Amino acid sequence: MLGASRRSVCTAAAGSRRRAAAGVASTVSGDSAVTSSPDPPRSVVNGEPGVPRLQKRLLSVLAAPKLIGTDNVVSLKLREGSLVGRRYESSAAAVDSSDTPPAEKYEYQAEVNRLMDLIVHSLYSNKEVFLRELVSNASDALDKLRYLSVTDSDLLKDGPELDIRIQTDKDNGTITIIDTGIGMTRQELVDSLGTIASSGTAKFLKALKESQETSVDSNLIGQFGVGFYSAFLVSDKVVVSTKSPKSDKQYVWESEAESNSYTIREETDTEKLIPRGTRLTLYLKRDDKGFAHPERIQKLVKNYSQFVSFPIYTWQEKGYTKEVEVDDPAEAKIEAGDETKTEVKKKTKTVVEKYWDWELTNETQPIWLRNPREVSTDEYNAFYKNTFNEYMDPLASSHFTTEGEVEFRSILYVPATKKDDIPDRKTKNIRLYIKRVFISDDFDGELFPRYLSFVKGVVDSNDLPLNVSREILQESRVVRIMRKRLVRKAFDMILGISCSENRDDYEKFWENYGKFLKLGCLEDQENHKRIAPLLRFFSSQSSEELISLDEYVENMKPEQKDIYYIAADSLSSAKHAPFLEKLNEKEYEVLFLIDPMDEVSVRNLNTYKDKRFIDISKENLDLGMHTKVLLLEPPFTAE
Ligand SMILES: Nc1ncnc2c1ncn2[C@@H]1O[C@H](COP(=O)(O)OP(=O)(O)OP(=O)(O)O)[C@@H](O)[C@H]1O
Repeated sequence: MLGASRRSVCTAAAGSRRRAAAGVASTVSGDSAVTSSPDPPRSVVNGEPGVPRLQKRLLSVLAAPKLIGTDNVVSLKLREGSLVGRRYESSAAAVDSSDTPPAEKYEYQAEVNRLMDLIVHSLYSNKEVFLRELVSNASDALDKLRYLSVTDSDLLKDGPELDIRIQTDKDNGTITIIDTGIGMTRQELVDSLGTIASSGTAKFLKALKESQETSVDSNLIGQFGVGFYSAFLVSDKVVVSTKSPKSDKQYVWESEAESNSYTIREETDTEKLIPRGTRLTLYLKRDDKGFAHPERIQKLVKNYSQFVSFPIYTWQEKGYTKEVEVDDPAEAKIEAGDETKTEVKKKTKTVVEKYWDWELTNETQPIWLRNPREVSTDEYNAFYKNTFNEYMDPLASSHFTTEGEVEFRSILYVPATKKDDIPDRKTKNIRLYIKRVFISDDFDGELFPRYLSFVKGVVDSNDLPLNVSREILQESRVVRIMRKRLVRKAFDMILGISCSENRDDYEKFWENYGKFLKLGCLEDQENHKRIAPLLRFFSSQSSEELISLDEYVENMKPEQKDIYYIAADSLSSAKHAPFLEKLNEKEYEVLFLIDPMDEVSVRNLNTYKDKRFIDISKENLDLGMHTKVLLLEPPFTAE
């Protein structure tokens, strides 16, 4: 087993430092971007906590909505091409003489039912992830609004604040999460909270089956685009009251954990109207009421949602000190000139006055704008897990700024989780921000080549227009430069893993993403120089441990000119290849290409460090000078 004793040949690119399971600032220049985190909107006015207007409005709507009875089946409605659920209408409403519009009852899509059943009955560990999922939905809704408001400032006219507020009521066992985001129309409620757009559940079920753990981790839930339903991990009932700027009306969606239906009605109680956004109320299960403690929620926000780029306020009990009078009359001195007047000297004591108020609970400056020297590995990892719904720490990360022709900041990650297939579509791995505004995660194909689609990250640029479209991206010179730099940084990061003292790290990487790099040999000639050192193969002298091409070259005999390989369908057939003997005699190492993509890759590379790849099974095998001469002579020429 020669590989184990080989000296690792590693030439890390300048400016790139390795961070195994950690974040490293690979290049840092000019920490010029400055952001200001908003102060909590509260102020103490005249000894009383002052509450701004919008906040007052939000506070006034925290009460639970009333339930309206629903039973009568009316009709089955289909939205264009997709089943959106059965619609029922309220018989109670039909006889109700009040002005309250009827609540309509809908059946969940079958997939949602299966998912709900699973959530309610099978997921017990790590239930606290529900908060992360719901806050992440609130943040997405704010992102959407902020993005749209760039071209339509009217969208903000009902309230400029973009924030998330979480209030707990431990007496009643409720948690309320309010965002001032894009909200949902009635149809969007049906589409979003009654159906699952992708095959989220199927994938989720598959992952559960594959999970070896006896107690299934709820953490899995966020990865399958079904985060909203995690509310039912801890709730008997969930009420979503939401107002989209597209609609004049506010709607209330309501469902119970054990039910296979939900209702939607219009919000008519003026006390409960919100200007814009979504208010989600969780009625906690008996055993989960502990989540309704303000300190617990604060801790969860700090743990899981620290890097949400909108302010998250939690409702906390506070205290301030004030002087109050005490009943302890003491004769004061009689003032000169007024013999008759006595004055009671007022005694005071300091007391703590308690009140409740919103407290900013997260860090609102985006992590990528911070100075990398001040960001800890744990923070990079937490940001990664929060942002990309990952549950394992990344294998490596790189935080960098580029300046000059094009300026942007980025943090890239190499995940530690396995990816099965090379995707043929966009993978939403790169989140593009322009001037801190989240634009889209649908542009990664423009920013990264397909074969690097496993790399995840955020990119924030000041040099692109906020109304950027795919067409603009495709045409843009700025994007071409960004892409080039991002790709280079991604390779530096991967090279960093390959240089790790712990060989296991790269073995893991190779097992997960080796085939992606092989695809790179076919698709990206320009980067052959970067890809080739990252490839790994078994060989005639190392059939148990993979070797790099650098290791091969180092092990070449002085007179050896080429890199030899044999393509076979397994290690054992490679080992027994008839052509091998001759090379073994000369102690020339032969690469075993046992993956169908191996041979295509090396053929595309053609050479490595000026050495040709030679297939030893081909006729006229040239084993260097000596053989060449012999080949010219009749007994050795090909027949
Ligand atoms: N607070 C909210 N404001 C506006 N829309 C929301 C809100 N919460 C959920 N939604 C809508 O409900 C949909 C379903 O949410 P869900 O969390 O199940 O999946 P997702 O957000 O699409 O995927 P993921 O959870 O992986 O981000 C969202 O795509 C969004 O359209």
